Amino acid sequence: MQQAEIGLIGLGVMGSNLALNIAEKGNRIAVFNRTPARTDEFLGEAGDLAGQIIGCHTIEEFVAAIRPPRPIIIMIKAGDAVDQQMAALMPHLAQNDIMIDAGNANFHDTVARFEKLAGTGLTFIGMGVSGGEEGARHGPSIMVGGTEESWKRVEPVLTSIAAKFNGDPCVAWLGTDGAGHFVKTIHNGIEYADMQMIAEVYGILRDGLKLSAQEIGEIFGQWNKGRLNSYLIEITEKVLKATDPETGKPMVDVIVDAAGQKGTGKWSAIEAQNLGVAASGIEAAVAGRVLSSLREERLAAEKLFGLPAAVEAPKDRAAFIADLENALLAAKVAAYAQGFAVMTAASGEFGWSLPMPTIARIWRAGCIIRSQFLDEITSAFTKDPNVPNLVVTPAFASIVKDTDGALRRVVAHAALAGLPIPALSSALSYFDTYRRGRGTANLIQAQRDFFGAHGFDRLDGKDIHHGPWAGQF
Ligand SMILES: NC(=O)C1=CN([C@@H]2O[C@H](COP(=O)(O)OP(=O)(O)OC[C@H]3O[C@@H](n4cnc5c(N)ncnc54)[C@H](OP(=O)(O)O)[C@@H]3O)[C@@H](O)[C@H]2O)C=CC1
Ligand SMILES: O=C(CO)[C@H](O)[C@H](O)COP(=O)(O)O
Repeated sequence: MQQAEIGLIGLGVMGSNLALNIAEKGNRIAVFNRTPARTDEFLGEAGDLAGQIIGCHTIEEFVAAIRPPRPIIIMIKAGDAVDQQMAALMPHLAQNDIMIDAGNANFHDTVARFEKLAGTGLTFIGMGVSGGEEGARHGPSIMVGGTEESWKRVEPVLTSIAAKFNGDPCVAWLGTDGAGHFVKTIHNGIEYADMQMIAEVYGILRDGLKLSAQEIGEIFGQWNKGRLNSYLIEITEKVLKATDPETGKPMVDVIVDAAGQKGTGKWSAIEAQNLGVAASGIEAAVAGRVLSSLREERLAAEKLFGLPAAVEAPKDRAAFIADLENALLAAKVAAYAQGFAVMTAASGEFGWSLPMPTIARIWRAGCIIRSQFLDEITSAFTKDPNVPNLVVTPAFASIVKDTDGALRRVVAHAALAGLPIPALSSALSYFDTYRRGRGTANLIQAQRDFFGAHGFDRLDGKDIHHGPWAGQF
């Protein structure tokens, strides 16, 4: 039997679609899944592509089915499962075979896997894949970390399966060891912020303006034709307009308001904190999901406190809806600026030289946060790859100036109405803090010096670093 050019382990949602995508692009592929029945089921679903796919029930059979040196994609549950799968695979591999972990790994695990494989003759790639089920099947965005030499070996197949933006493939080598998984993590952190901000605007429209899911869906549909044009806004319209076949009610109205999370948002916030970067939008989104999961506590708290008294609805509803659109755009600028700032800091810290214009470029299609906006970010970073913060680039400074008033009005209205907007309000505070030359941390420095003799610098530069509080505590 003719051997495969590539192998893939894990025929879940992502792996099965990625395997079909790889086969469709003319690559012969061997597949293996921990539960063998799934392999048979998958082959049964593969239709015309089944002829390109070798289904294997044992690891030995799987490895033998691939032509050496073997590129093997591992697309399974992240964490210990990947180490177990690699350990099961390794005794059967030969020099120069490449194991490619394509799941949502924590980049620290990826770095550890590289270290573990050093000197074994085996090669490892940590690769972030975004696009969900549909992206995996028809073209994801792919973020690769590893040696440049290993990237060159897999570049043709990855380029063939990646999404294309105006013909430009959304795949790139981003740096050594954990670079690809780090960038995927921050992609997801931004995704969390984007989704949280969309949900907050939905909340204002539902609980503030008392609009139906269908009506809100119409609004998102309109926004998708404008500057907010993006996959997440597009699916928000579709989700809001869907009906529950069980009850005939809007689908969203029967879904429990407790968001799941698998870790990448939290890791983004942790890494931002570790790197000393303010990523308040991502943090607010993670905290929002945590609070959402406390449903019983929230229901009890609503009984205890009640909801804030209703405030007068905005007099000009159309103008307020236009403000919501601009507020979402302004808050999006803050979240993306924060995500890119985290990557800039990580690039220095971990010695990766992460290419910001390339990252923005490969997020323009295929991935969950794909949007028109990312094309604008690509241009901004291409003009100035070393800019410290996206918000000060001419294009984004102009968006902030245009939309800042709308964000302020929306935050003020929601605050008075008691509508929760942790991410939108964090974006406003981020701008207000970032652009105020004289902040208030002078007081914090004085307090720190008062209670702990931590010292401060003076505006006049004098070499005096403590205040006159001796004996006052
Ligand atoms: N779903 C999505 O939108 C995206 C997911 N990802 C990431 O891709 C990876 C796969 O996700 P997804 O396809 O959604 O997950 P699924 O739950 O659909 O599939 C999980 C796969 O992992 C296998 N698996 C689980 N535990 C083990 C183990 N201990 N040893 C070997 N195989 C194991 C399962 O095999 P079995 O059939 O035997 O249970 C199955 O093939 C994850 O890291 C996920 O975070 C990345 C981007 C998008
Ligand atoms: O990587 C993804 C999208 O880009 C996955 O869908 C991931 O599972 C999303 O994260 P979470 O499950 O925590 O919402």
